Amino acid sequence: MKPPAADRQYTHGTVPRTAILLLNLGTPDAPTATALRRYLREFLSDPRVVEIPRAVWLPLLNGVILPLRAPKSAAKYASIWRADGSPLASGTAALAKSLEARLAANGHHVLVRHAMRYGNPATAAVLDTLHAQGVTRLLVVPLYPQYSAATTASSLDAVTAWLGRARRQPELRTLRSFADDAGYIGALAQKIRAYWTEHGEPETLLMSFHGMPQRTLQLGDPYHCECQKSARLLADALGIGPDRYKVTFQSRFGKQPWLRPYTDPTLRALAKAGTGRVDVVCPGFTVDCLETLEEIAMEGKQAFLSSGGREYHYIPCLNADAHWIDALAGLIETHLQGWPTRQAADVAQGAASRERARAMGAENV
Ligand SMILES: C=CC1=C(C)c2cc3[nH]c(cc4nc(cc5[nH]c(cc1n2)c(C)c5CCC(=O)O)C(CCC(=O)O)=C4C)c(C)c3C=C
Ligand SMILES: [Fe+2]
Ligand SMILES: [Fe+2]
Repeated sequence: MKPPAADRQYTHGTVPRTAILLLNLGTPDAPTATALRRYLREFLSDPRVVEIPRAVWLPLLNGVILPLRAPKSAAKYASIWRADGSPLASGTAALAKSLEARLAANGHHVLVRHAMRYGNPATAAVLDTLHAQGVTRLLVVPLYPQYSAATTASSLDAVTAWLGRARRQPELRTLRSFADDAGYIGALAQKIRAYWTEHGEPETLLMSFHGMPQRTLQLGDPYHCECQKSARLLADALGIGPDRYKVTFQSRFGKQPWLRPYTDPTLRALAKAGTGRVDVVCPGFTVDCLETLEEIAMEGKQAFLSSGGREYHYIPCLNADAHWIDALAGLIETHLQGWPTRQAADVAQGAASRERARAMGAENV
């Protein structure tokens, strides 16, 4: 495997830099069948995502799933595509920018970048750039509040695959999940309360999380448990009892049973049982994307209203909300402890190191 190009550009005494790398799932480059084929091939070939023996799965994926799914998914993406591209891509970029500004305001001299597990900007390419910029300390922050092997572990696989090629590896820290973090729960509660102040309250709040195959729960994945915990803490923070909220799982893929209850039939059942208004929030997504803007805000609405429901509200994700940026900065600052990220310390350390090297007669400083 090829080492990163910057491995050959070592300069003695380079100021050591710290970077925070936000990782998200990834999205196609365009809402077209060709772009979808490329994106879905990379995504659905990941054995962390589809845990079926390769010899069975890959011919099925390439021969049946991609030709059928790519054009259908492209049409869905086209319905949410914006002037600046995919909402997941622009939203994740905006989050990184706001976070860098917040951490700088808090006195930290750090780079904040984002990368995607599938598609662009690719994790390896962003790590190459950070390496070339002299980053020697790396905090990896997968943007999934609840841990799952399909998302969190797979994102780290991409980072460790890059590390496996590097000669000069950075010091590495990771944030595993933040399902029960008070700042994350508080930011969600604040967002929902503000929404209700403006639009009134629903009879039922539906908390819809991305689904996972039921089998992954039996295999030991903590995802289901972390979703239930986030939901319970969020309900507590909102002061609503079990009669006012429901937890469901969306985006089922394939024929296997997934985590239950499913979002779509629950919305239909609520409407048929006489619930007039339902609000839906997706606490498992930090940035709005196809799964929230199309599947929940559009398809979910259609399911509820066509089954007799009166009013349907989708409450957007945290995206780059100020309360969330503060909370995420706080989480990150906890994980940065012990690293000299305060500007003066880091620059001074670099300068002192260069001085020592010069005194020892080192060239190339
Ligand atoms: C076996 C298939 C899938 C598993 C397991 C899975 C888990 C999973 N996914 C997310 C977050 C997102 N998924 C998104 C899109 C998406 N997911 C799947 C399949 C599985 N996901 C597919 C095929 C797609 C693509 C769209 C489609 O064709 O339906 C997205 C949105 C990306 C975007 O571009 O907007 C996100 C985000 C989580 C959190 C998760 C497990 C916990
Ligand atoms: Fe997904
Ligand atoms: Fe979906």
